Amino acid sequence: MMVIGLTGGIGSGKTTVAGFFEEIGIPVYIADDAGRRLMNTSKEIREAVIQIFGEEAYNKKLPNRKFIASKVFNDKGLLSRLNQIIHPAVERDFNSWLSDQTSEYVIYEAAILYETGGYKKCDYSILVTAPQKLRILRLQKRDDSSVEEIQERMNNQWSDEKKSQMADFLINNEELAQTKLQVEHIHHEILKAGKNC
Ligand SMILES: CC(C)(COP(=O)(O)OP(=O)(O)OC[C@H]1O[C@@H](n2cnc3c(N)ncnc32)[C@H](O)[C@@H]1O)[C@@H](O)C(=O)NCCC(=O)NCCS
Ligand SMILES: Nc1ncnc2c1ncn2[C@@H]1O[C@H](COP(=O)(O)OP(=O)(O)OP(=O)(O)O)[C@@H](O)[C@H]1O
Repeated sequence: MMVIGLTGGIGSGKTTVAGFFEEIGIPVYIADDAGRRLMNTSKEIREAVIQIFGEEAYNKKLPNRKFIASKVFNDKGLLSRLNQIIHPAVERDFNSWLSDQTSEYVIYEAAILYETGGYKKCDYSILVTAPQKLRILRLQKRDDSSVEEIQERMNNQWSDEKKSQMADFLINNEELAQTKLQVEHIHHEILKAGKNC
């Protein structure tokens, strides 16, 4: 079964795009959601995170995400240590999920796919882009994040220019109806490519 990586910078609209693939009937795995679930449920992850960030990193048994975010997004060394705890656990969880799927392909949505090398395990990858100003406006509307907090996360992600050189498909997500058409086109291209394998 083909695995199609789906990525994009913060606020680009990758979860929105993933929703369009789901509407077509394609199973979608969202790494951000899995990371969140595993941080909430895994004792090993909780212990490892507390070892790095101290007791304040968890409140009872739930992670203090704002506190952890305030530490990692302006310290690349700490972010890398956190990634090293979460990413292998997400990979195991994804492989177990994948073994239950029966469709022609699945979508693996991850915020950082090229940065981690995760794209190498995908048959193809899709990059969702949108102008940076628009992404910031969307995030301000959706979350209570400040421009500085958004910018810090962007600083820990590769630029669209760099990522677009590695992507097999690009989706420009400005106008939703156009985005949906691009998803439908890529879906047909993926099915064609699968038949030629
Ligand atoms: C630091 C944490 C606790 C902050 O949680 P929070 O709820 O504020 O953010 P959330 O996880 O929903 O991510 C929102 C967005 O932040 C950006 N982001 C998250 N993790 C990273 C990262 N490791 N590198 C760069 N950007 C990131 C992405 O654009 C992502 O879509 C959390 O992001 C985290 O544990 N990150 C490290 C693990 C990771 O990479 N998770 C994502 C994929 S598995
Ligand atoms: N084309 C669009 N037009 C208007 N609003 C949009 C569009 N695409 C996404 N949005 C909105 O912008 C916000 C960010 O989109 P979404 O959550 O899909 O992005 P994301 O890349 O998954 O974000 P994150 O990096 O935080 O996980 C959401 O509130 C979403 O509803």
